[in-house]
Amino acid sequence: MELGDNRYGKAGIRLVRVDRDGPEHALTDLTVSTTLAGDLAATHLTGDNAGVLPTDTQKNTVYAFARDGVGEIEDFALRLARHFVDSTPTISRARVHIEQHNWDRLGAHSFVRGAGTRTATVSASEDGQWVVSGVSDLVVLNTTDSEFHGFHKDEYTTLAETDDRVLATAVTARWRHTGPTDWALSFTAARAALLGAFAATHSLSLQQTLYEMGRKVLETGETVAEVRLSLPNKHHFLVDLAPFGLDNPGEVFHAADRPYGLIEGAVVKPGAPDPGLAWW
Ligand SMILES: O=c1[nH]c(=O)c2[nH]c(=O)[nH]c2[nH]1
Repeated sequence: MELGDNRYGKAGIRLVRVDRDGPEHALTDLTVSTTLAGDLAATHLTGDNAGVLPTDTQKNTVYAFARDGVGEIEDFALRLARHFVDSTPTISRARVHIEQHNWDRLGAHSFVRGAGTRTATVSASEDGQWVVSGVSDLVVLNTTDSEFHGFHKDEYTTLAETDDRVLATAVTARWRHTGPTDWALSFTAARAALLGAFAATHSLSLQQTLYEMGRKVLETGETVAEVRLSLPNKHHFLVDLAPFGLDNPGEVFHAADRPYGLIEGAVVKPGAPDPGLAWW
């Protein structure tokens, strides 16, 4: 028997920071997950924990580092990942994943939860560091300009072809950078590109929409080399109102939550450098 690939860390560290400088408070609401890997054979094979930085310590580090301010989540993740690799002799790789829950401002000290979650995943090793920015749970819907027909059919196919349907999805998109950039500006541009492409594409398949969304994100920034998208097809089925003597000209839908199609893919810039540990 041999020990295989292994990693460990603290998942789901909930951190809220209030910045009270100035007349308007600022709110940062994060869920942070840390993952470490390296020379951890001893704890697995004999229970010798001398090389194990406890997950509890990892959690404490996140809160302690937040005392100095969080800033952009990419920078916060870089600080943490670098620290774990540089300060723990057994640890050769660290990944810090951050979800930033979106709060829109209501007033000087009042907020309302907004749409979509900004994400950052930083991987660090002794050789370098890799930054992936992203967004999740960005729910979008087109009431028309979506078709799906001409698909392969076999003896189990019952799906009707359509030249007009509702298209809805909850976007998870992650894009890897080749170097540092203005993270906030870059995120705003990428999010706008995703939303703009979803709205503007006359879709013949969610796959086609996915490619357009990815392509538009790549156009937003020099540093963006690759985009990975995961798009659940949130099906909207036209309800048959004929039993009630009613027609239904595309007005009344059953929004089903499962099962759902899941369309996933990557769009890569030509000549993009090797991803290294970006997706580790
Ligand atoms: O855009 C779509 N892509 C598919 O692959 C698919 N499959 C399906 O049943 N409906 C759809 N819609």
